[in-house]
Amino acid sequence: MAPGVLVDETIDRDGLQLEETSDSIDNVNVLNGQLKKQQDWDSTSKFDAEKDKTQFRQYEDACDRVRNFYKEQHTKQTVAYNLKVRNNLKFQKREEMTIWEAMEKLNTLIDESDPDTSLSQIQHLLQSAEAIRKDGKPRWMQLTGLIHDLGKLLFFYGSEGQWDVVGDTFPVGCAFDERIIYPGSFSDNPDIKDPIYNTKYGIYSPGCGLDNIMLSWGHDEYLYNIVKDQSTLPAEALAMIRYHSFYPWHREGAYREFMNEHDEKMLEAVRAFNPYDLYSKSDGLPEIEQLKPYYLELIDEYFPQKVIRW
Ligand SMILES: O[C@H]1[C@H](O)[C@@H](O)[C@H](O)[C@@H](O)[C@H]1O
Ligand SMILES: [Fe+2]
Ligand SMILES: [Fe+2]
Repeated sequence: MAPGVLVDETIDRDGLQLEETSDSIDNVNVLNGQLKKQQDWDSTSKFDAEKDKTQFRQYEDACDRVRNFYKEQHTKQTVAYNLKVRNNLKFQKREEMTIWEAMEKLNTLIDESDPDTSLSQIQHLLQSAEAIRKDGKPRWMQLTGLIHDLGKLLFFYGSEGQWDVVGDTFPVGCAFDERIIYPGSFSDNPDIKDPIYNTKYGIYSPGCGLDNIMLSWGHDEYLYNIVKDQSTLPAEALAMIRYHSFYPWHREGAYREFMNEHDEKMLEAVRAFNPYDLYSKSDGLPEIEQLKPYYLELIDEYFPQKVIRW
């Protein structure tokens, strides 16, 4: 099903929202008695009408840079590595910077895993945010677009390369699903020889909730933790950040057996966000200086303390 057309069980036959479904600003309208057809982050996006979506994420035709990236990532993302990196982070000295400074710092990184853009990160972030804004989506979602890849700063904070920063994510500690891109490239990952990690549920149990699954370490998980602790963004925004690279789940339908009720709701949000991340890569180049005042104000709205610990 295309993003934005997910069936919402809380919408009745006339398309009116029946009950509160999230703690986002959408519910303010519902509570004020102003019934509306859909949550304002979850209606169709401008990209739904465009036909050239098949040009994106063509990994079979991708260059060696992308293939080599995934071979390395799929070999090195093990349970042991994931435990180690999460533990190390607790003892790391954190740099302090505003969101905008972080965007500028990140600008020197060109993502090796991405077959669809060679633009700088600040341009990608502004393209995503602008596409969300132009579609009339809520302010918190525009900000989510603006910051969603800032976790790539991890590259400057003790990463071992790009393989533990960028690229799609997948769970470790259970069998690698065939719906992950280049599924054959896990052949040298030691976890495939582990008698527990290499089973369907591995160290997890069905319905345990994605919160309890260890996703391969990278920019999503890193930024999620920062934004959760240091912003007032709603749960949907946190999910959009945390799971935006989890394509095997939000696009391919894998790992659904681990979901709980909360994850069902979050999946809708992540899917609503995805087109703005992926398809805005073909939009025109944003005018950085011209857009800056608008976004500085938006950042202040949800990051009250301004200076962020990275
Ligand atoms: O190459 C891209 C890029 O690294 C994105 O930031 C990430 O979110 C995607 O999942 C990945 O495929
Ligand atoms: Fe990303
Ligand atoms: Fe992105």
